[in-house]
Amino acid sequence: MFKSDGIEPSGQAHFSGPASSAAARAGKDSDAREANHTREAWDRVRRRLRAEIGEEVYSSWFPRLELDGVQGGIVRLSVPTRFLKTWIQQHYIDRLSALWQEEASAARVELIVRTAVLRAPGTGSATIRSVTPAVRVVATEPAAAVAVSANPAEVANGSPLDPRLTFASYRLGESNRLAHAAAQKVAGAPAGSGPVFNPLYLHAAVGLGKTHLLQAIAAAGAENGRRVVYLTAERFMYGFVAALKSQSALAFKEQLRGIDTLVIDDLQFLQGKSVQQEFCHTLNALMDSGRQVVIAADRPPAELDALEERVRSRLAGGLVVEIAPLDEELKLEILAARTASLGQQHPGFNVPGDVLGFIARHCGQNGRDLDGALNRLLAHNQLTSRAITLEMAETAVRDLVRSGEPKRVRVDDILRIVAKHYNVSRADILSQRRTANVVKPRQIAMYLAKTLTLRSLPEIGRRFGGRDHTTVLHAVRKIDGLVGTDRALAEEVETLKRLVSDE
Ligand SMILES: Nc1ncnc2c1ncn2[C@@H]1O[C@H](COP(=O)(O)OP(=O)(O)OP(=O)(O)O)[C@@H](O)[C@H]1O
Repeated sequence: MFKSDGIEPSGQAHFSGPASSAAARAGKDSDAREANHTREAWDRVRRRLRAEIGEEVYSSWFPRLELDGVQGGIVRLSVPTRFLKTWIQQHYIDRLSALWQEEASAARVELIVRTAVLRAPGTGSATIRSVTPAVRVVATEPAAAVAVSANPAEVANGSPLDPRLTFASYRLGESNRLAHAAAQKVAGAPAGSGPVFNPLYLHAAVGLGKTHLLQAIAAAGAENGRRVVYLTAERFMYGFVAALKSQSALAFKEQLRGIDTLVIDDLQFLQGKSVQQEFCHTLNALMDSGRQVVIAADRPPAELDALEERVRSRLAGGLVVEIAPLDEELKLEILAARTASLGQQHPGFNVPGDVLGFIARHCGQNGRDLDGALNRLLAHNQLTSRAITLEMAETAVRDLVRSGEPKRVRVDDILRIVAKHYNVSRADILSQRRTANVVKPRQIAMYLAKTLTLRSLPEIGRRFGGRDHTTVLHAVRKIDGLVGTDRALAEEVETLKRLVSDE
């Protein structure tokens, strides 16, 4: 449990030089300890949430939820889009608040959007800072590169670009070579020339560099004299809805259609029938008139279930390229480049090769995890003035190592813990007996096996005395439903989850 504030809130992080007195040193140590407590609590909250809602739901909504800071018992979490904020606020804020309350006695959880903010280098993965002015998209005529405006028609001017996300800072490996080559080809096409691959559709799991490549295309395309608009799907969505409300939809469409290249990020978030229709018209109008369209999403077109079939097939009709997970070599390249850039902002910051190797091997699978680990090292280095060694790194990124490699839960452990908790035998759970004192633990154990392990329903059925998968499905649905209505049962299940996960 943490009692006092942990990480500093957004924009207020400060790192001074080496402490000149024991008191200052003690203060820094205590800051670092608090920061550690907060991160550990955050790690536990995430693990519990993931275990409760299941991997699939978790990976749809939560990988980009980040801890922004804790102050006065108020936990600030941030997400990159307004859409995600609304969704999490509507569906999960109570659960998040309860988990924070239990794990760290937090009084309240606040959710904010970190759009138009850049990660402040060196402030730890948990801290962000506003950047002014936001870099506006890119158009060849200076008059078109207007400032942010509340006018919905001007949404078509695009979402903010991060000036650091360029081709020059993008590292190449086997996993992204094709995506990078296609992106460069699109960005390098002379102004006014026809499209290269239409649309270019990039997809990859979280944090593998889609946004980086898309923004690089937008920046380089503009430098190359093309009129480029970069939009997140969310901005497209809200822009269109706002334009409809203010009856300037025509202007919005006209603006979008008056460009050479439309770049849309995070397409998986595009929702709503009228928005989809408009997206489809825009896509068709642009492509039919020979404009380039570039799209990124977290899955291939065929798996964008919320989209209509004709939109999916249009998207699949160009070049679809997957960015595969980063291999160790590429992780090392990204880490080295990031360290060098951090070193420029924080003279003296240097990370030995063995530490970079440790991070590449143990601290997660994507670029964001790597950034987080390096920022953590920088924060520890600046707060405690300790040199970065392998030993120091192991402590500083301990929780990231754990979350990078979630512990595997075994069905055997679930059976043993549930049996003990309900005072029945393992054999009872696996038997065909149908008395209430056995049925309940059996169904809960099946539910836990489904939510805490990656085993399929038939596999779970086999492990539970050779039952059919429909029996398992029935049990999972039943407990899932009860957890939503029966508070006492929900608490029991929660306790069991914790016991199993802590095993
Ligand atoms: N090949 C790479 N070279 C350099 N940096 C990279 C590379 N791949 C990822 N990164 C860095 O990793 C971080 C996450 O990347 P990015 O935001 O582009 O991922 P994403 O695929 O768009 O994720 P999401 O699905 O969450 O939007 C960024 O800081 C990015 O610069």
